[in-house]
Amino acid sequence: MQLIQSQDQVTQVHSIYDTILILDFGSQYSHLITRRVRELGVYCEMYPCTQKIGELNFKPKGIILSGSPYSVYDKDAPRVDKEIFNLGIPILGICYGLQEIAWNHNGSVAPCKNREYGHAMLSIIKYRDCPFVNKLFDGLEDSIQVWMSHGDQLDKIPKDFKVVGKTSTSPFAAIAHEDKHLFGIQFHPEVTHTPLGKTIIKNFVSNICECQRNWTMESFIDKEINRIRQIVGPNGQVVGAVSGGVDSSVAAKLMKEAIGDRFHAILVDNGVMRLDECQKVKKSLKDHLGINLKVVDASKMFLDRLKGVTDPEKKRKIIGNTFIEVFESEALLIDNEAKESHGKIEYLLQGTLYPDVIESISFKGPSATIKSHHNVGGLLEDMKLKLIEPLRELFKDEVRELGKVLGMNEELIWRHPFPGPGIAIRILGEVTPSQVKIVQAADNIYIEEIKKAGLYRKISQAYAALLPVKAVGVMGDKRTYEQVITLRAVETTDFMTADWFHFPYDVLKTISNRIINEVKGVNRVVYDISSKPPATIEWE
Ligand SMILES: Nc1ncnc2c1ncn2[C@@H]1O[C@H](COP(=O)(O)OP(=O)(O)OP(=O)(O)O)[C@@H](O)[C@H]1O
Ligand SMILES: O=c1[nH]c(=O)c2[nH+]cn([C@@H]3O[C@H](COP(=O)(O)O)[C@@H](O)[C@H]3O)c2[nH]1
Ligand SMILES: NC(=O)CC[C@H](N)C(=O)O
Ligand SMILES: [Mg+2]
Repeated sequence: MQLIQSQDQVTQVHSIYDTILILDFGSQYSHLITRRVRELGVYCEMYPCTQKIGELNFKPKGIILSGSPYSVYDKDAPRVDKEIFNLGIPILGICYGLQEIAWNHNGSVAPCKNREYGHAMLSIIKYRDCPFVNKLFDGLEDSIQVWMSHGDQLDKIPKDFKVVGKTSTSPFAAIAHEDKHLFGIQFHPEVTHTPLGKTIIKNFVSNICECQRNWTMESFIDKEINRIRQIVGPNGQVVGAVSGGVDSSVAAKLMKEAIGDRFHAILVDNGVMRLDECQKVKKSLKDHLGINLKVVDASKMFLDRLKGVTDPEKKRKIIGNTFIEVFESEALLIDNEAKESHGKIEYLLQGTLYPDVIESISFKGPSATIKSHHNVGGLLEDMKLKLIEPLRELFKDEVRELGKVLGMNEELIWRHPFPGPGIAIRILGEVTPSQVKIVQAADNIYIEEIKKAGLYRKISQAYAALLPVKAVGVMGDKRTYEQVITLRAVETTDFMTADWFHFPYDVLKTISNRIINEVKGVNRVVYDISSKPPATIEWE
């Protein structure tokens, strides 16, 4: 996967912060490892396990290998680049990661008699003559509770490794190599069910890899503003894709601090925005951030191109490409009007976040991508503007923290996210102007009632979507045959996993009554009770 990003942007972060590299073998918990390391104030990035080490443009201080749905002895098992073992830096393997380390050092891995899923007690073994192998479990009692999820285990320990932990069923539940600084654990320290997992991860990144714990939002702001100034230069100009969402508002605020009026914020009305969204956002950014937002009405162009399209990935690509076209033509307009002292527009600011990137790539390559976020996988291949994405390495809660430190108001910081492809991915099937109107009206009622009930901050994201089916109903003694609105509301911190929200029934009742009564063309309202995974937050 080629990450589209300016070279300066990539290298700079790593020259400032010590970096832990996480190699993803496809475990459902891989991103949690990233979260845990960041929470400790240590910068880290996750790459597919197939990443060639020679092609990395930074030198990590340590590597963590994730778990995997595969078995190391499978014919098509994902394999790590063996070069990692020659870097001379500490490596921690978790579950499959442990098995992969053993496999690469002539250990033996085989199916266990009983698949182990859930709690286990780990007995920690310490060695007087091997101080380094003891470091992973520094400060812990002799026996700790851990969480297991595996069907294979080590049945022979590789040469020169020490057993540093065992459970009643796993004789080699934790292993370590004194000189090579390799560690493997069969359990998952990244999940909350391993209560002292955080200490283990801290021991690894801090005591073993000796990373500095300086990844804080305060330190990020100054460094980011300097970095933007360096990239853009003294005269360069930047157009910004600003939706009014948390991410792009924070990115815009940083950009404004960095280059002042050489930054041009643009909101594209793509015809699939929320009700009256564009005008509300324009006012709010002016009032709260002092940013002059230009609203470009491209709704006809977007809706024309979406005509007849029902495939979700096609919708996303069309929208992503059209966004870029609009930004490029706006950039030309600004260039033509620019003051002489100003340089040309070379850059486009986007509020891309780390989860957008993670979900648009995959350890198996692009074929296994879950969905192409419009701003990552949906970009034009021959785009002329170079991207600046100051938040590309951050998670949502980190961005909110950043917004707080930048003094942004609560309402902006706590807005529910709204995807770039907007209502187009909330109308299942073809997107038409009349369908857009139905969703806008229903969604507006839904959010109004959520706010009235004082639930807006409790819910991480809520929206209404339109299903591509019709149902029979009866209204005023007449048969109706109309469409179905589905309501979604989820609780989550990082939007990578989510639970559906437990609404009080009376709130649902009011919402349903109002939508059926007030929105023409709808005679049924249903509530979506699917968590992520296995569902996703959006329907498409
Ligand atoms: N209508 C739009 N006009 C201009 N840029 C947009 C629009 N919609 C999305 N973008 C760009 O795409 C990026 C990704 O969209 P995304 O919805 O993930 O972020 P956001 O809108 O900034 O924040 P939030 O996740 O809170 O909605 C935005 O940060 C912004 O740069
Ligand atoms: O700007 C965006 N462009 C996109 O293409 C896109 N797809 C999903 N989302 C948002 O991402 C979060 C996770 O959504 P999913 O569980 O549906 O992947 C949720 O907050 C979604 O609203 C998008 N945001
Ligand atoms: N969670 C994991 O990494 C599992 C690894 C391997 N598939 C096993 O069952 O042991
Ligand atoms: Mg948005």
